[in-house]
Amino acid sequence: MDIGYWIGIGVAVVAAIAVVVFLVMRGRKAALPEEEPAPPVTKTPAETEPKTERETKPKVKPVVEDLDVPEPTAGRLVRLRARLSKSNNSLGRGLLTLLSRDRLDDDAWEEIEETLLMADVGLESTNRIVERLRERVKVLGTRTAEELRGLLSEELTAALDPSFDRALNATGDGERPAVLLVVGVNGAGKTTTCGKIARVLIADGHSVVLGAADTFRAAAADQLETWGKRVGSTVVRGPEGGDPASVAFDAVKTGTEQGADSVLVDTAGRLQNKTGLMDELGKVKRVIEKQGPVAETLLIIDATTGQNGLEQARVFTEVCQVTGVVLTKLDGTAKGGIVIAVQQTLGVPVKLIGLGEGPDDLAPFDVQQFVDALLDDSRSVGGLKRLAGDRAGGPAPRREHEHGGTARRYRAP
Ligand SMILES: Nc1nc2c(ncn2[C@@H]2O[C@H](COP(=O)(O)OP(=O)(O)OP(=O)(O)O)[C@@H](O)[C@H]2O)c(=O)[nH]1
Repeated sequence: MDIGYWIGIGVAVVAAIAVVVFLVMRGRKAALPEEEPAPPVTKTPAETEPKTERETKPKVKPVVEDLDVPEPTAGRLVRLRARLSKSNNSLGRGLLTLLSRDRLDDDAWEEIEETLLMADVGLESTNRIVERLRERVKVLGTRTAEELRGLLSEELTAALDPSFDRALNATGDGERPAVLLVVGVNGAGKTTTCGKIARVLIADGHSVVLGAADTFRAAAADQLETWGKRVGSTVVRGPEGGDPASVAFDAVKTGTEQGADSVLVDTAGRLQNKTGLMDELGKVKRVIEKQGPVAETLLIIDATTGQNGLEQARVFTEVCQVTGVVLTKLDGTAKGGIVIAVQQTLGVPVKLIGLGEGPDDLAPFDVQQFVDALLDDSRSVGGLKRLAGDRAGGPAPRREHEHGGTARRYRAP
């Protein structure tokens, strides 16, 4: 036989073996279970369950989707306005009713003065408001309801000094974050306000680091951590009873490293007459300043403490240069006049007001909206109309506000 015959036989045998091996391998592969993808480093509960069940269950949301979305800050005071007018309507109603008396004699003016004092406006501002109102009412002669409202609105607005810069200095210079130091007496609402401010800043698109320099009350750091978690802010805390200045320093350092826009430093409540505690506050501020200036020192004042709170506040302004006041719990007092007294006594603008315990119950303070809320109680307008309508020669126009903005329009009923 020739060599070609044997080569042909060899090729046929190799081809047959190759076909057999291929078929065997394919059969084995088909018998193996389907290959599972590599498990993730951290498992979510859904991934630990059998595949069929997993497929029917909704996927676990990533943590970032669980974060709160704080309410936009624009129009907040408008939203909270009902609360403000409700808590303050006795002042607005009282003043408007008194002013609309037939005869504004000395007794009537005394009552107006008392109403202002009772609403915590403070002696100096009360005297000024009454003096100016008296003069202007005299010059005016006959008074229509709307004229009286206008006069009162102008005087209250002037007493609140609209020229103050109330913008929060809360965003850094691009290199360093803005540091906001939050101070005040016990229970004024510092920790709550820190959390609320963080939400305000985040709502406006900024990133925030929180520093729990209240090492005195362990619950305060936990409280701040809860606020931080809800909006995704880093919270820097230290050991209980540790040095608050060192926590503040670390918070600013972390904020700088993370490229945050703002660092909010919560401090322990302290009484103004405790020298050691007040010195400690000075130290916190000095230690922060090793890394850069403090952009804002916010003094938290509980509006319900009235004139007492003012005395305490004055000492804080001496220890650390307070740049703005946050007046909390305005929803719980009928004495809205405290805003006037705070600014008059401390010479510092009220920048924010707290109007409830809810996370977004903090609003930028706006003079005109505040005065409007004070005087815009329908009952007071109604009362005024009844009292002064005839003399005024017609009903008073009704004032309306558009929701969600500051635009106002007036229309006759
Ligand atoms: N109604 C109302 N309650 C408020 C407001 N702000 C704070 N609070 C409440 O006031 C209480 C005290 O608030 P905190 O934030 O713990 O006060 P703090 O100043 O940090 O307290 P200390 O650390 O003990 O000095 C809490 O029950 C808050 O919910 C507000 O604007 N309105």
